[in-house]
This record gives sequence, structure tokens and C-alpha cells, in this order.
Amino acid sequence: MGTLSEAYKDVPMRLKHVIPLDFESTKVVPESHIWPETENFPLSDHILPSDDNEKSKSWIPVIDLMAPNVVELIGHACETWGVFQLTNHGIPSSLIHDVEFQARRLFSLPTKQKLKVLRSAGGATGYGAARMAQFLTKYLWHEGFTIAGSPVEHASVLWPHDHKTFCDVMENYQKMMKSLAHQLLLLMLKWLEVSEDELNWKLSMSQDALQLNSFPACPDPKSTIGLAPHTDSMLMTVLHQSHEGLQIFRDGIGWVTVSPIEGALVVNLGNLMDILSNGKFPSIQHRVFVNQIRHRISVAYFCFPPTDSQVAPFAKSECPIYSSLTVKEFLQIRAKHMEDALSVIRIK
Ligand SMILES: C=C1C[C@]23C[C@@]1(O)CC[C@H]2[C@@]12CCC[C@@](C)(C(=O)O1)[C@H]2[C@@H]3C(=O)O
Ligand SMILES: O=C(O)CCC(=O)C(=O)O
Ligand SMILES: [Fe+2]
Repeated sequence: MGTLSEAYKDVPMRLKHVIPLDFESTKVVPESHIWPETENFPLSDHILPSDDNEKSKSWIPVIDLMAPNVVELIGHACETWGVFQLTNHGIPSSLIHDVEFQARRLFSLPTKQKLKVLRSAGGATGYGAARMAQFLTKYLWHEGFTIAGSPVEHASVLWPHDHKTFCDVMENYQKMMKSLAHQLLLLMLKWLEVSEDELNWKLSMSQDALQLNSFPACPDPKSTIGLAPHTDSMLMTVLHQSHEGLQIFRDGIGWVTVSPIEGALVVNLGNLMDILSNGKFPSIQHRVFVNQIRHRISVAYFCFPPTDSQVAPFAKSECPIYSSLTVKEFLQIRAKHMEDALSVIRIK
């Protein structure tokens, strides 16, 4: 079974794009991180005033996983929004709290220490800037740590005598997230009237990655951005956000803030789900703004089929709009074309 690292090793990033800013010693936003004014900037113009923000809470669907009509609720949210907030998901709030605490512990380490586990140019795991950084002319107010498989190797470098708690918490979270992601995928398949047997891979063989995101408090949050607009590449992302910052793009409305709801997780669809569903479940564009006071943390769980398996629009799609390819081939196209990857494989 192919791994994420194998998929990325042939499409390395430039090392200068992997190294995040030394936020520890930065007191003013450097020129390299100041974004020019464009239709997307300054970000503050697009942050809804608090009244609208209140309203926007009821725009993005909030779905109770235990609701009797959960299939319709999820199916409808995926078709119309590509994102929803999920309550009653069964992940203990104490575990989510522990994951956030361990993420903060990691990002609070001295820069020198974090750089000991810097992701290699062609690597998939470790500390570093987001992969999207290599496509941007300006840098992001963000640092990340990616776990795919066991975190032990990197954690034991960060904390030579005390990595067990970090690893236990992350492994436990990954296990619970996997089971939640499978439940969600089955509900989505049900709505699409596709049986699990019609997948080219067994759900039990799905792969995953956990991305710890850190957005340090920023001296001038209006001049920069945490994560620039992007879609996620995998099937779906299940996200915990510690504070406000995530926005999704909605045609006809613009950027809508996804206000954190206590105990809820944000679920958004990625490119691979877009392909499988033949565009019926579109991947959603989103971005992250930063703030002056808080060090924002988010934890994103990405779920995807084995990288050597074939993905294509489900057989029942009358007029497939995407060509068939392996997950690895798609990730390599993404690594070269980023947001244009779906148009590269579009046939209609
Ligand atoms: C599993 C993954 C998805 C991701 C690339 C990665 O290998 C680990 C980091 C993920 C992330 C997080 C920030 C946005 C994003 C586009 C990026 O540059 O790195 C996503 C990647 C993705 O969805 O392709
Ligand atoms: O921090 C967030 O709210 C979103 C993070 C994100 O978009 C990602 O990890 O892909
Ligand atoms: Fe994302």
C-alpha cells in the first residue's frame, strides 16, 4: 500500500518554502509576509460585522450526527455548501482539549527545537510551512506539524524524555477520527446511492494525516493571512478550531466566517470527494485570518483512499467530468498545479 511520503517524494518543495518564519523573535510583520491589496485583501473588509456574524452561524449547516434524517442533512449540506458543523459526533471534549493542549505545547517550543523535526523538501511529515506556500508570492502567518502514521520518531526528538503523552493523545485522536470519518463517508455514500463495494478500495484501508496548525498572535493581522484561499486535496477534512479565523467562500455572498461552536467539529469536502461524486459534492474554498491577541490553533484530520488506488467518478455518473487516476497521480498533479489540479483532470 503506497504512503503519503511516497506520493510526495517525487515532487519536492523548495526548502525555503518549508521553513516558517521565526515567530518567536518577530515583533513586526516583515515585508515578506505583507499581502498586497487585491480583491481578497484587506481581510478585515470581508469579516462580517458582528450582527451578520450571528446570522452566519445559522447559514452554515449545523448537523447532529444522531438526527434521524442525518443522511439527507449531510447529503444536502455537501451538495449546497461543501461544509458543515457537526455536533454529537462522539469525540470526547476532553480528548479534543488534550490534542489542542499538546499542539500548543509543541508550537511553544523554541524555534531551534522545532527545526530539528523540519519536514524534508520531499517529505510528508514533521514541522514546516503549508505545502501551498510554494505557490504564493507572499508568506503565510502559519506554521504546521504533520503526522501521518506514528508520531513517535519526531516526538522523541522534540521531547527526548517525555514524548509518551503527546504520542498517546495524538494516536488516540487519530483512531477516533478514523472511525468518525468512516461513519461520515458511509452517510455520504448512502446519499449518493453508492454502495461501499463500488469503491475501488476498502474503507477499512483508508489512510489519514493529522495536521496541527498554529497561527501565532500577529502584530498587524490586517496586513497578512494565516492560510490563503485554497481547497483541500483529500476526501474530507474534519477540523477543530480553537478560535474564530476560518472563512469559506460562497458564490453570491463572498467570504463567510465559520464561527466556532462549542463542541462542534467542522467538516469540509476536498478534491478527491469532488472527483468521486462527479462534482456533486464540490470541494469548498476556504482561508484563515489571524488576530492580534490570540494564538490560534486548529487540528485538521484528512482522510483519503490508499495512494495506489484508482479514483474516478462513480460508475453511475452518466457523464463523467473527471478522468480516472490514482490518488498518488492526483497528489502529484496537485503538487504541481495546486488549485488548478481539478481543471487539469477535467474532461468536460
Ligand atoms: C494530508 C495533507 C493535506 C495537506 C497536505 C498534507 O500532506 C498535510 C498538510 C495539508 C495542508 C494543510 C494546509 C492547507 C493545505 C492545502 C496545505 O498546503 O497543507 C493542506 C494540504 C491539502 O489539502 O492538500
Ligand atoms: O485553521 C483552519 O481553520 C483551517 C485549516 C485548513 O484549512 C487546513 O488545515 O487545510
Ligand atoms: Fe484547508
